[in-house]
Amino acid sequence: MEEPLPVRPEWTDLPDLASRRFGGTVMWATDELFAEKENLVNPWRPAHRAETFGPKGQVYDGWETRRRRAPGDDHAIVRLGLGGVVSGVIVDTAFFKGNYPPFVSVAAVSVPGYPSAEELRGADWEVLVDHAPAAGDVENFFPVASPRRSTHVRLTQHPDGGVARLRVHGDPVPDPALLDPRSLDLAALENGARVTGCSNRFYSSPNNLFSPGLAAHQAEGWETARRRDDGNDWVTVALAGAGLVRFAELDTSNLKGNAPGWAAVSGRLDDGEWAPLLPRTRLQPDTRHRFALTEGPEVTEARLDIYPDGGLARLRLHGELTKRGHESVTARFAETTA
Ligand SMILES: NC(=O)NC(NC(N)=O)C(=O)[O-]
Repeated sequence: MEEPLPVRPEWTDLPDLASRRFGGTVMWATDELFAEKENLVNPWRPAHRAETFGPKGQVYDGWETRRRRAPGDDHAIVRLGLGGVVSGVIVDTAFFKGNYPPFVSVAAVSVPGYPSAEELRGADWEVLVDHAPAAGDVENFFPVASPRRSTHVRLTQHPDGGVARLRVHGDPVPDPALLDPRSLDLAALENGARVTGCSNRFYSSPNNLFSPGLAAHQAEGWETARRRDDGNDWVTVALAGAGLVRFAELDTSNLKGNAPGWAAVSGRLDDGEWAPLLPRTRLQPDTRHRFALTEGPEVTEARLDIYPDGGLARLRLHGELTKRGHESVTARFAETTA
């Protein structure tokens, strides 16, 4: 009998706010003698080669502290790449088998501006995961129910050990003071957009479509499995707020043998109907296509259809927030920051 596939909690589909891809960084740790704290936020999966010894011991892909000989615990402070509301954290102890922490805690805080690690150490931390038992060589999933926007998190290993990755999944909440409502990418996660549906996530997450910068290689975009039916693949995204889309960028960079043949973009109106923004258009492989759109209606959500399958590196929908859209962005920040 085949082993059933492990079921991942739904919140793991949300973007990892701590990821280095968004600019997350590990600012400080009590110790990192065996393995560097920076590995905690690497976006790729942890790897391991047994019996690879450096001058300090076995080489691990993660953050590993020495065996404590004094009372206390080890801590690391992470500045999130995107401030947001956290729905769950993964403490991934991949390959840490005899040296994982038996218990972990995660706390979060919201501090405006650019606090130093020293300033953060004295902050008023909200506990998200309290002294929870952790297992070795596995992703430890911890759902979180905090309505507040967080900017930094603190991981504690009780008392010491190694963690390969810390993933902090949630919804980005942008600071409206730092957005220009007259000109922005309405589909960017960092502006508060959110993936609402997707036909196929086989090779990579649709969140990648709406991530900052260019995709360095195929795995940094969204790629679907080969379809063997008559349908087509698609993604829907709730925009940063209600807005007008003026330009679309459909980037097939790095998709050479698997770029879609055609794509279309539509926008959702208040009555729930979909209006075309970009009609079905032929695409070239490995190309940043830019399209100026004809003056369209106010939309709150966008849908990308690709024909028949493949993927895209990025989808950018440049435009402006309407008054209503800007008000909703401002309200969300106020509600989650108060
Ligand atoms: N063999 C080990 O992994 N030992 C330990 N860690 C490293 N990195 O060597 C340890 O005891 O914590």
